[in-house]
Amino acid sequence: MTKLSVNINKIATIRNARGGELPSVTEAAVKLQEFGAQGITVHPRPDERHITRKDVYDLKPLVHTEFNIEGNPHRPFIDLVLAIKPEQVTLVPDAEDAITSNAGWDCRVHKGFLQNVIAEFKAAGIRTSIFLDPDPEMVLHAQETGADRIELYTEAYARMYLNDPEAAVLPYVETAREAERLGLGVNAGHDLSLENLKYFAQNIPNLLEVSIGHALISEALYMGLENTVQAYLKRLAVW
Ligand SMILES: CC(=O)[C@@H](O)[C@H](O)COP(=O)(O)O
Ligand SMILES: NCC(=O)COP(=O)(O)O
Repeated sequence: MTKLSVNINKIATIRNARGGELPSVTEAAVKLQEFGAQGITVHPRPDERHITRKDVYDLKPLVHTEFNIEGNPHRPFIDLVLAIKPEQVTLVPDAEDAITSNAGWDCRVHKGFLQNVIAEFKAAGIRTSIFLDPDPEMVLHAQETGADRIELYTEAYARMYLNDPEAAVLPYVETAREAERLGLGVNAGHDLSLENLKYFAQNIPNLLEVSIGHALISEALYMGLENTVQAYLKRLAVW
């Protein structure tokens, strides 16, 4: 079964447009879990453009499914995650000025750094996942960091899916197979949507979790959060 973790960054984006608490990030997390979400993902960025550090503390007691915190592991992020102790931390090499995450790790170049950071999280009992481009050759280096899982960065898949779904998914299938061979779990995320999710889930072996935010929250503007979560869960029930 592939778990659906809903990324609620965009709820915070709308809230922050006016200050105040509307819409409420915590209420959204509670409702999403009631509606069937099997996890909540947040990506607190250093500029707090959406999710704030306070949000992460406020969410901790309310997330009874799986709490996944994503981010670039600079010291303040590491300390935040160690204080919260979520079920999973996903390490993403995003630049502070990037509009969104735009690349996976080069685990060959950053192996020593990742090994140290991952060892800290592991000592605290937090599962670790690292954001990776679909490149089977990078998987061995990812495994050598000590990570438990990889998260496949699916932006390229989402972009190519409409024109050529088979070609779009192929590098992801190969990367997931290599991860399976090396004993790493496989998550995926970025630009997954109601339109492209089912084909991805059908083709990726042992896909453990998808984290979806931008499209899901956008679709919920038309369909409502409950219908939208249910529609995503149906797309994941592919076997
Ligand atoms: C790690 C990742 O892929 C991202 O999708 C991310 O969590 C989204 O971040 P923004 O909501 O800031 O674009
Ligand atoms: N890890 C990916 C994620 O959490 C959501 O990405 P997106 O659906 O907002 O592109």
